[in-house]
Amino acid sequence: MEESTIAKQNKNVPVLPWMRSPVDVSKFEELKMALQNMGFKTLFPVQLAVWQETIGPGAFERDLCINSPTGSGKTLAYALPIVQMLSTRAVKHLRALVVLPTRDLALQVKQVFAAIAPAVGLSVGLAVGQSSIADEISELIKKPEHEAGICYDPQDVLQELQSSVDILVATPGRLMDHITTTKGFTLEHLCYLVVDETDRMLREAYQSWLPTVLKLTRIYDENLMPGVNNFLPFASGSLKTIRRCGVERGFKGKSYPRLVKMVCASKLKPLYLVAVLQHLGGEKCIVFTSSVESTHRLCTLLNFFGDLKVKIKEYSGLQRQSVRSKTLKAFREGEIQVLVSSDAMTRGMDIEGVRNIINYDMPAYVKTYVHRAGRTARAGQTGRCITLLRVHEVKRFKKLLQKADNDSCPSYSIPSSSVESLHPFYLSALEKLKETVQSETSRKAKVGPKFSRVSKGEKKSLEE
Ligand SMILES: Nc1ncnc2c1ncn2[C@@H]1O[C@H](COP(=O)(O)OP(=O)(O)OP(=O)(O)O)[C@@H](O)[C@H]1O
Repeated sequence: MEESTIAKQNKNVPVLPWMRSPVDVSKFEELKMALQNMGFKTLFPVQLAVWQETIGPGAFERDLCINSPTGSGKTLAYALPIVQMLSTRAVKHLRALVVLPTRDLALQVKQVFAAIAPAVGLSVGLAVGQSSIADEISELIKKPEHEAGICYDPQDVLQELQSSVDILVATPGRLMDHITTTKGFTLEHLCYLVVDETDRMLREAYQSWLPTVLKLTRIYDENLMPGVNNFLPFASGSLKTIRRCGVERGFKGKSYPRLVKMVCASKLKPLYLVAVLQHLGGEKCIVFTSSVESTHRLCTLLNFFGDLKVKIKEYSGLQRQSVRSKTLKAFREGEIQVLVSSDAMTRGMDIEGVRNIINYDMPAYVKTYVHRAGRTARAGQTGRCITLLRVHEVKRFKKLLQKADNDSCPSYSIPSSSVESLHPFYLSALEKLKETVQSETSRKAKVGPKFSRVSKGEKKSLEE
């Protein structure tokens, strides 16, 4: 074979090891169309593996713990078998519960279920506190239709309340609200429980939601109530996925294409960041900082730089949900090119086309590094992860990389002329930032201690 042909073929080989053996999904008739509508022609390895353990020979005989690299398709890995199994159900009951730590992640997972479940006649609900509890209840619980004017025993009415959804995606807080107060909300028919982002879910107690759910499902299991879970042979086995935040494997001994470090003087960090952003020429980026306060400060500063030819927005837990959703939509659609965020908000977030991750603040732990880096190069796409380091951080960063099976990574060089030319803009942006911070601080002082989280952070040096 000619060298050029071989080179061409090699170019087509997927970079990531887990993508090298795709599976033809045409045999899964029921969901085939839905998957094709999503533009998916093959299953990813983790999806095939879970399918084998559930619908395939494994036949849901045991609980599952799924651990695979970020961006490898874990959501669909559990969504597909659940939807496939429930597709034969006759009566609508809440049979699958997926719990995630944040509202944004829950919305994302709900979208995946919503893309495939209707194809087999299933409905998906969301309990995340996005709307009022009354609105949520009316979405989740179907009231009996009684003739007007006839009086019924409340107990009968209660028994007639039924779930409007087969699958519920929830955050722990709202789930607990429904468990404790919503009439007609029951877990007695639950067959599948997915604990997504498990390490985080188990580290934080979240009102003891897990013991509560397990206790409630066990009560019904133990009592073997007639009619409960009896439509499927595997009904008592719940499905759990555990996302351990371990190190991405599979790159040992090979160059790691997505890793770039950059060293700069600490006071000039924002300058270097701007130079990098300009260098990336409008490619979609997420810039990670260490806290909501520095997210706010950095984003404000960047926007004072004048015309950077990229739209930069903050994405933070201090913002209202509606603001965050709007920002995320604009980022997905490419109207915003740079999102500045801290870790809590973006974990597990799936946004197509993020080409670059920039660690403005170095991550403290390797797992944080992996989660951040995992926002790019998803589903076999390419991407890079750039870390801005102060000189004294280099040694620690190298150690952190070794924990991720990486011995080295290239330095990213920016011509000094591009950094120097930005200096005057930086000085004037800093001045404007100081004024903004001062006016924000005095405004918040008038409002009261509610905003103490922001003002505390703002006491830090602005140039930091
Ligand atoms: N079979 C498939 N074919 C093509 N693309 C897919 C397939 N399955 C999933 N994807 C895409 O891959 C991306 C990553 O999927 P997903 O968010 O489920 O990854 P993940 O493993 O949960 O990542 P993380 O650990 O970071 O949460 C998504 O954009 C999804 O649409």
